[in-house]
Amino acid sequence: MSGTTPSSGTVVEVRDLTRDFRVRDGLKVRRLTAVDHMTWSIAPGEAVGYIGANGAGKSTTIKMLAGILVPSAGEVITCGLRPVKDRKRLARRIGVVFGQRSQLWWDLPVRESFGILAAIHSLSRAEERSRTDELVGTLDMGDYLGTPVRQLSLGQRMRAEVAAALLHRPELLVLDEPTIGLDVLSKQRLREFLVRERAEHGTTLLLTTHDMGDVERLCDRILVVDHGRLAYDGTLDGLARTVGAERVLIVDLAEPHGRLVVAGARHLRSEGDGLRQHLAFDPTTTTAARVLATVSEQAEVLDLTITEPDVEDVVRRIYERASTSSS
Ligand SMILES: Nc1ncnc2c1ncn2[C@@H]1O[C@H](COP(=O)(O)OP(=O)(O)OP(=O)(O)O)[C@@H](O)[C@H]1O
Repeated sequence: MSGTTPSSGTVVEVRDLTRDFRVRDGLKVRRLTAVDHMTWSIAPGEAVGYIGANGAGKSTTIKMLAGILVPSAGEVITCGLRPVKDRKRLARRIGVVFGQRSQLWWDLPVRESFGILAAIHSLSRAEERSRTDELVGTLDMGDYLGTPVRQLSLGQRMRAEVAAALLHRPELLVLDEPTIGLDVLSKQRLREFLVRERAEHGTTLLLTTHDMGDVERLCDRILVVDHGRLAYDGTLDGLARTVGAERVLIVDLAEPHGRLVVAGARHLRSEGDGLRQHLAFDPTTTTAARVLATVSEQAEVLDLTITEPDVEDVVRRIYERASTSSS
């Protein structure tokens, strides 16, 4: 296969993808490498979280794979197409939602924006009607279809944005910070919808987010980007293992008890005369059941809770690791 032929079986393929910007630094102009020789690919049907600290290079990558920005070096193939060269054809195959930027017509009712987008995508009347009805139903937008976009709440607008991006049934949906600023209920609604959309239509998802709830609920794979480079590619569990994240077993005991000593676990703290004790353990070397069995030999356990590694903490650790190894 030649170096420019897209591999079959990928929806997005980036190879040595690089993007530089010229930025002013006082009186000088310097080169900033926002995306630095990145190589990865996404298979059909995957749901990938693209995460990283502010300024890591996420939006720049997304813009290149959507054809909005030209790479400085390397290449990107999206849905088998060259995004900048084939931008029009690509627009029929992907849907893009930028949380901060609208693709809807501000002064028009939502319904009319959908009508215009359906015309742009050359949907037939029947296709437009059936897909609009489906999206309006599942996203619960019936009450505000006649409302101008500028009068919508942020939660309502985001649902309309996602519907607009999905009207033409794209095979890839790219979401840049889809839940930013949304309240808990709106986030939950949107996530449930995306899970369903993916299950029913096999849509591939790629999303950038700072909200680890999005990653936990939506993504089966995560790519961590740090200073324009790929710092991790794998599952969330795998990431927790990579950085040695611990689980915590919290036990409520029948009687006050001194500090529990359990092989393979670390006593974190005791509360209420030792009635409640917190024990941290590494899930790759022992199990909650084993830790509990040892506790039960020492005291009567009334209740227990196991906490998963905190995702924010796991991601913070991978950034720290990446910055130590690059310094
Ligand atoms: N048009 C531009 N001109 C100059 N520098 C830019 C431009 N766009 C992005 N950058 C710089 O490139 C780097 C990566 O930016 P990018 O927006 O891709 O990061 P990000 O990971 O999406 O960040 P955030 O989470 O804050 O949105 C940053 O240092 C940013 O300042």
